[in-house]
Amino acid sequence: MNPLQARELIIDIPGREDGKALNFTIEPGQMWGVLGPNGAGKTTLLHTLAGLLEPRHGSVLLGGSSLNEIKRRQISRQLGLVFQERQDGFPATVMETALIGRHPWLSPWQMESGDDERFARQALEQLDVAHLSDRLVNTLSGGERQRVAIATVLTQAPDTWLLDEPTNHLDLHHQVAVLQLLTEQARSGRSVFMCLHDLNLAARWCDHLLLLFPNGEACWGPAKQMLVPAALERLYDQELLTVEVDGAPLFVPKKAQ
Ligand SMILES: Nc1ncnc2c1ncn2[C@@H]1O[C@H](COP(=O)(O)OP(=O)(O)OP(=O)(O)O)[C@@H](O)[C@H]1O
Repeated sequence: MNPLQARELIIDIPGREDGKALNFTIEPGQMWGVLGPNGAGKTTLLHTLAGLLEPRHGSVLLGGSSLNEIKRRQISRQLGLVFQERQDGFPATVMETALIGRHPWLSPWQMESGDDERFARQALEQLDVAHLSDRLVNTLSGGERQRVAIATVLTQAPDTWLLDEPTNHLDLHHQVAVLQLLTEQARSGRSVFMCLHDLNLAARWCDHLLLLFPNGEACWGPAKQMLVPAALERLYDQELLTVEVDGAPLFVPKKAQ
């Protein structure tokens, strides 16, 4: 697998100081969480890592080569992106949407084969949306749509998953199911890099964390080293109580008196 790397990377947020250059490698088997308040730049970072936005400085490398030097088709076989917001502009069924994940693997005019359909069906089953295969995506609930988006990337089978708030719209059972699925992806030698708003889900599931501050400051490393209450309080500008449950820290916001 070709690991994704940020090298001296400054993401381009209009009007913001450069802040700290990002230098990290998302190694096979790792599960990263990106934490930060609204507007800190999490989505901008994810889109920059996917090659959809140009960095202000530095570069994003895939297997040691800059993304700019790699054909989009090659990139799409290696990187999968689950967006935070989706525009379902034209009517497509759930199955048609999941099959889009096979496009990087087909030649331009090649039709999907039975194997592709099997692959898509398995992904829809894993995300518990196979029963919706014939429904139009724009008729689904927010959580169902989110699971179809994740199934589409599962169908794509990238080495590196980039996800923007993958637990958005999901009920507790499906949040856990999705994080479990991503854990299995990482255990099988792929890598996961996701923005999360839920600090406790990140503390429980991620082995690496990147904290992104609104002024461009950042720190990253193994989750245990990053889960320092004082740093998290500064990150969110919110006082926290820390308790330990099941051998892991649990952070609870302090109520104003
Ligand atoms: N095209 C643009 N023009 C001007 N400012 C922009 C543009 N795109 C993003 N921004 C700003 O860049 C900052 C970072 O946005 P981004 O969506 O990356 O934040 P985020 O950390 O993902 O936030 P959230 O938690 O709310 O999803 C925000 O202040 C946003 O308003």
